[in-house]
Amino acid sequence: MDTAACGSTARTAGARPAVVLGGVGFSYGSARPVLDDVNLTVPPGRFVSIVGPSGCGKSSLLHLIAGLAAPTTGTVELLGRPVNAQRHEIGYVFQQDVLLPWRTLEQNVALGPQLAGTRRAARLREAREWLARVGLAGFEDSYPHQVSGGMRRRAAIAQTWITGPDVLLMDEPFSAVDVQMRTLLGNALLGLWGESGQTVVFVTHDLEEAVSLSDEVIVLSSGPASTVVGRFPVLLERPRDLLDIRTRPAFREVCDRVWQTLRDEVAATYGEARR
Ligand SMILES: Nc1ncnc2c1ncn2[C@@H]1O[C@H](COP(=O)(O)OP(=O)(O)OP(=O)(O)O)[C@@H](O)[C@H]1O
Repeated sequence: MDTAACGSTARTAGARPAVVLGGVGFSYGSARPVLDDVNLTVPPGRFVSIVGPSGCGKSSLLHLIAGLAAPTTGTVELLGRPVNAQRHEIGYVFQQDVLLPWRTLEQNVALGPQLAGTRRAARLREAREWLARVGLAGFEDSYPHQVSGGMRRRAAIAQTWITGPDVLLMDEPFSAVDVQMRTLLGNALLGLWGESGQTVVFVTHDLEEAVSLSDEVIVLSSGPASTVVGRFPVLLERPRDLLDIRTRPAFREVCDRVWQTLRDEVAATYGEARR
């Protein structure tokens, strides 16, 4: 089964690419370029992960897709238009907790609808539904400091997803939780994604996490002037259960193929001789 088709709904049928980067270069001021000639097309409904050595520019790339930074050269398009024009179509899940400590989980998740002008009763009902979807029913009235890191991550995902973004950008969203919780959060994420048809661009340091979640893994080269050095389709069937997938030979095979490319970039970053 070609997993690329999974997660698709009417939202994606015949639609334009979700993200197109054309010849993108980027630098912070006059510093050496972080990215150079990055070309990348993400079809709608895809789950794509970006991996690469530390400091190669993964987060910078997400910033460009979000319109939080402008490319030095080239173009960034979101759903067929220049990215600056429609930031509301993007959701961004950061590595750090961004829940407001003085609001309950329910109030945190309801924040997006509140800012969009949704009436109180409706937004709280919606927030409760989203909390239930991410396994947090019963914790509506808890404050962020009263729940675990994994639960805060779930709430953060619900907080972002409730606004219905077409493109969800996730920057190492599970890096602060333990490996078992990462697996459970990954399963929860795939469940939401499978229902939604949204496009996900996911940055991670963890190659196995990238392969287990994605339709495609993109490898960025060692910096400076990073570019795309590998694109690896992941044709593992869906739905996937991340508790089981890591032992499958087909999974290991994809991980090995991606690692062949990533390994050289990691070695270059840390100054080792290339094979
Ligand atoms: N605001 C900034 N100003 C100047 N340089 C920056 C800024 N943010 C990041 N950089 C530099 O740009 C390069 C790419 O950083 P970026 O955070 O995009 O990489 P990354 O691949 O996400 O890193 P990591 O894997 O360590 O999270 C790094 O050399 C970093 O030091």
